[in-house]
Amino acid sequence: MSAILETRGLTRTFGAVVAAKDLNVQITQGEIVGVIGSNGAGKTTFINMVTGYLPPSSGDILFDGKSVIGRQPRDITRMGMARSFQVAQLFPKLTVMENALVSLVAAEGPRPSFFRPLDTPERRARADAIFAEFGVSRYRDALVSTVPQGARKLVDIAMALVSQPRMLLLDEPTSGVSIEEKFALMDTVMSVVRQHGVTVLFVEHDMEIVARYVTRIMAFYSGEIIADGPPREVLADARVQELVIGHHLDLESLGEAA
Ligand SMILES: Nc1ncnc2c1ncn2[C@@H]1O[C@H](COP(=O)(O)OP(=O)(O)OP(=O)(O)O)[C@@H](O)[C@H]1O
Repeated sequence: MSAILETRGLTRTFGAVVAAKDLNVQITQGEIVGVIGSNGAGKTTFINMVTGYLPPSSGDILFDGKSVIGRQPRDITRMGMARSFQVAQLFPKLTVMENALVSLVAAEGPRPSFFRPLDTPERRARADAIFAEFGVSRYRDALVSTVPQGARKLVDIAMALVSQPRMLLLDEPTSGVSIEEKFALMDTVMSVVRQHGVTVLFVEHDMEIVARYVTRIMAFYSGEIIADGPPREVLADARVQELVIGHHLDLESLGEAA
């Protein structure tokens, strides 16, 4: 199967620091990939390059076979790659529905006008369908700033999916979520993305979440990927335990890996 995302020799330096070193990655449609690594390992640099926020020093990035080098983040979004990061830029003084309409128009292309209004029954229906899948319909007319913390995460991720991207990048989806709520949140998110066949790449520090929900782990250390494969294999790797996790990991205590 051909890769939905591929990087070839992807490299980024900041002065003497090599934040990404010759990264050659292939991700296939439908994979759920966890990106792990200690602070400064290069996870954000990788995600920023892939989504167009940071130009690489060298190398190529292909999304669906097309190079995204030199494209603006919004163009890459329109190609079908959504990022949860963008939802941090939601308008707090607009309602959840209004934000969804803006997200949809932004993903579609040219700005709305008198002849091309933002608020259409088709867009509302699309937004309502995704709110229902995430169980957040009751917040559709609430201002984003008033949505309770737990539901806000779901609203954020629903918003990234409203434009029906083929790939979704999430930055620590469970950060700030209570231990009691984190599995319920991930169960909902993963059930929706699987139903839509969306490929997911997410940065996560919580090994319980990684072990339970991903089909593949890429472990970063010092700008390189030191292990890449099925969760159990990568988490059992001695270098990963030493350099990424920082201690011996009892795999049994993490529960069933995907
Ligand atoms: N804008 C920048 N200017 C200079 N150095 C940078 C910049 N961005 C990242 N770096 C350096 O590149 C390396 C990789 O950083 P990056 O933020 O990608 O790591 P990370 O794995 O995302 O870490 P964290 O988990 O702390 O977010 C680090 O040494 C960092 O200091």
